[in-house]
Amino acid sequence: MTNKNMKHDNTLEIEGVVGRFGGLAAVDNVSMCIRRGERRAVLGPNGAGKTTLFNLLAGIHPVAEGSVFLNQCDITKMAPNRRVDLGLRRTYQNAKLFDGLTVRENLLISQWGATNGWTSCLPFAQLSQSPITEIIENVAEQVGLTDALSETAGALSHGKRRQLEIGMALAGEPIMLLLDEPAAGLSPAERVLLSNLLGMLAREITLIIIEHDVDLALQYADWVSVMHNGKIIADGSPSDIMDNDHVRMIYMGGT
Ligand SMILES: Nc1ncnc2c1ncn2[C@@H]1O[C@H](COP(=O)(O)OP(=O)(O)OP(=O)(O)O)[C@@H](O)[C@H]1O
Repeated sequence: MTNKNMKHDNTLEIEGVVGRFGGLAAVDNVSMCIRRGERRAVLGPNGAGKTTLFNLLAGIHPVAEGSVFLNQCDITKMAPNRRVDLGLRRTYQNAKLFDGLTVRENLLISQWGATNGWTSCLPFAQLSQSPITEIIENVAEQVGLTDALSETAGALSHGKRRQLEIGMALAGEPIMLLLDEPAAGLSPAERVLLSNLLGMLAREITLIIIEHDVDLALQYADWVSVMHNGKIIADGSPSDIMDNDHVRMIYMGGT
């Protein structure tokens, strides 16, 4: 696919992408078009290739075949930090936080990195003394952590750690967020909070969310892609996916 073929409302175009581990095609000829502002859920059983797909999109794992365009820019071979500069952020199955620092400091570092480049150093005095910026105040409110700004990240509950990780991604003012199982390990109450939080994110931010919890994914997704053995085996609206026999079979343990 050439840039000329890009549809203007697509933030991300993935064309025939393959990601390998030796002889295993963990992501096997995957194509997707994600519209600006879309909430796309990526479902699939363990080992389907979902996290590998995110690693290909974030530049953490090399694309063996195919192309990826972000806002019409070919990012297929681009370094991860340059993708961040273009507004792409991802979260991980296990939240990656600075556990010894406060919530405020974690958000500040993230904002600093996005504004000044990830290879620049944030002076320690600036980290501990700088006033709360408007962005950090807004982000903390968005992710429900205003009252926890002075708490140490390492002491937060699992749910709040998830909220902080999403906050850190938001502090860099992303255009696209890749969220890897944000609801994993959350209590039912924390899930509701997270679901509300995702529902309230600005529509300018495009979301791709890996989810195991089909019900949760179907609540907020505009469109759902289901992966199995590295391939997209179903793609459709939440109701299409709920009615798809192949998807049901996979989730009931079939092949
Ligand atoms: N570092 C690695 N080295 C070799 N094989 C890997 C590696 N990471 C993943 N794989 C394999 O690639 C395939 C896809 O794994 P991946 O983690 O992308 O799946 P997933 O859908 O994210 O699964 P889960 O829901 O369990 O996280 C699996 O067969 C897995 O064993």
